[in-house]
Amino acid sequence: MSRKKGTGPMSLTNLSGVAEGADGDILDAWIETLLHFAYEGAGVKRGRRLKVVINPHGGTKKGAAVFKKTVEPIFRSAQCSLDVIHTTRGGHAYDIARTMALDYDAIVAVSGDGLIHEILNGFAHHEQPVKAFRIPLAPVPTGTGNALSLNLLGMEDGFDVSAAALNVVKGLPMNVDVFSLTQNGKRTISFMTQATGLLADLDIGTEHLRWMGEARFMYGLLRGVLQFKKCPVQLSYKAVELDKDRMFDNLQAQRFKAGNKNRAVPSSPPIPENEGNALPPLKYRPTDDDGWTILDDTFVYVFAGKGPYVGRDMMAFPVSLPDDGLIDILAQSASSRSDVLLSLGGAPKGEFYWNSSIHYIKANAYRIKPLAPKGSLAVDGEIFPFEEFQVEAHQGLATLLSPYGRYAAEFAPRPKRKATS
Ligand SMILES: Nc1ncnc2c1ncn2[C@@H]1O[C@H](COP(=O)(O)OP(=O)(O)OP(=O)(O)O)[C@@H](O)[C@H]1O
Repeated sequence: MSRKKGTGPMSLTNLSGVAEGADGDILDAWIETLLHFAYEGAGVKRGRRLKVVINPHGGTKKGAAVFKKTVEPIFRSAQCSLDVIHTTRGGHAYDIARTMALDYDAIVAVSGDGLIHEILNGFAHHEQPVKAFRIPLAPVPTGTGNALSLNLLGMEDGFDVSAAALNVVKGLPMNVDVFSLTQNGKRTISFMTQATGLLADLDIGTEHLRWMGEARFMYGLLRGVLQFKKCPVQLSYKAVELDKDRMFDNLQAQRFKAGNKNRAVPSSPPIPENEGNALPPLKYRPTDDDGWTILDDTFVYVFAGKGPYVGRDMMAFPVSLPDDGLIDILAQSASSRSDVLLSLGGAPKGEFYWNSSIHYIKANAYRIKPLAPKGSLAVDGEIFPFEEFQVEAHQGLATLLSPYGRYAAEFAPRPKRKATS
């Protein structure tokens, strides 16, 4: 078992040595002390009980083999007890999560983001939804889209299945907001993104190019910019923050706080909005307009979500925070092709955030009304009908395992303006 030396708080190392002439009891006591520091000393229970859900068909279809070769040996060495299920069809992970016993220390998804979406929706329909959402969820990235893993582990480790396995063994629970999306009276849990316009076409219009892997998204982006189709929607929201510099300062403050937290004393998770056994009720109705703002502009895309990375090529929501109870909304003005191209140039590091043709809003809720019969909508990467919908955030409802207690992405400050002579 080996893994490149990590820069994070966790790395996998095989240590061996000879204890010459040591008494067996003393050795046992030494081992026990070491394990105590490694686990209880870091606030982690030893030998976690894990529900493992593997999608053998995700990404390049290597999930089952990767689990067996790399992930399972790490879990076994850490004396975790495993209850492993391979999904046999779309929707299987939803059913597993909806009916599962709630006495696991974590649920592990050996998959991409699609299975995470299914599991969280399964929890929402569990007979004890709030308790189900308390079970920490941890991804092992074997899908095409592995944004959640990138957000938890960072760019360097986000696609490293050993790092993800270590997070399962030793990560600490981190509360995270999820969203309710309502459309035609139907409520869906979204944990990652809702996309309309160019960014939805990326997911929907490039399905036949799956063989390209991640390059498919860059191809779709360039194609979309060339076509320069407008996104026929009206965007309205219940805004909390509109100032990009203040959002950046708040991100820095929250990261500083998370960095100074003593991992040995995990903070007690915030009380969810709803202590009872039902999902939190919706706060906003589709007819509410008190305190709502309509953004008067024409867009190329409107993109909203949680978590900085939406893929390796795009840090869409650089100032997103796991449990601020807010949704980050990004809307690209249809000002000019060059503006769109310029802003996408800085997408991997989130630099487009500072571009003035990008609206960036933190809100409690938002609403999209189509202004034309045809268009695209993708929710957590899945195709949805292009019809009116509304989204609101539920603060800290779900739980993830995290090595850092915050998102791992690094986002740079506003670039200094070049002096003009
Ligand atoms: N055994 C199966 N056969 C076919 N599809 C499945 C199976 N198990 C799960 N699925 C479906 O596979 C989809 C993709 O899952 P996953 O999260 O692993 O990867 P992804 O990155 O989201 O997508 P993909 O890798 O397929 O592009 C899910 O929507 C799920 O419904």
